[in-house]
Amino acid sequence: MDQSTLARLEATIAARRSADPDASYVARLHAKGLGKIAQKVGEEGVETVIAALSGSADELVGEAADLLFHLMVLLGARDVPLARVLAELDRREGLSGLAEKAARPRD
Ligand SMILES: N=c1c2ncn([C@@H]3O[C@H](COP(=O)(O)OP(=O)(O)OP(=O)(O)O)[C@@H](O)[C@H]3O)c2ncn1[C@@H]1O[C@H](COP(=O)(O)O)[C@@H](O)[C@H]1O
Repeated sequence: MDQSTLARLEATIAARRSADPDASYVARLHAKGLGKIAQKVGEEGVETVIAALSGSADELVGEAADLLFHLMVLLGARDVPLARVLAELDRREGLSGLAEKAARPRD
């Protein structure tokens, strides 16, 4: 998975929001509301933690994929583009670079 995988998934999730709930899991989640979507993110987070602590690497991969997917559904439900999250990570990367620079002894 790279950034384009997440961008494709974001587009698919947006397209499936208004699909038939009988045919689409994303539409089914939306029909149940924001509370249910948020709850799923929490559940998948817990399952990811359990897999990290006591599961195989394959189990951790599966749970991490479930978590990322449900987080993407949650962001979409709040109309927050993935690009905003990526931009925040970029910003923090820049901040950490500045902190490293500031901590470096002057010569
Ligand atoms: N990546 C995923 C994905 N990951 C996990 N899941 C679904 O997430 C659900 C999680 O299972 P759970 O047992 O936790 O949940 P559940 O029992 O179905 O629901 P609850 O009882 O908790 O309400 C399963 O039904 C999985 O199929 C996903 N469903 C869809 N996608 C992507 O979303 C796209 C659109 O999917 P549809 O909306 O179904 O067309 C697909 O093409 C995929 O790319």
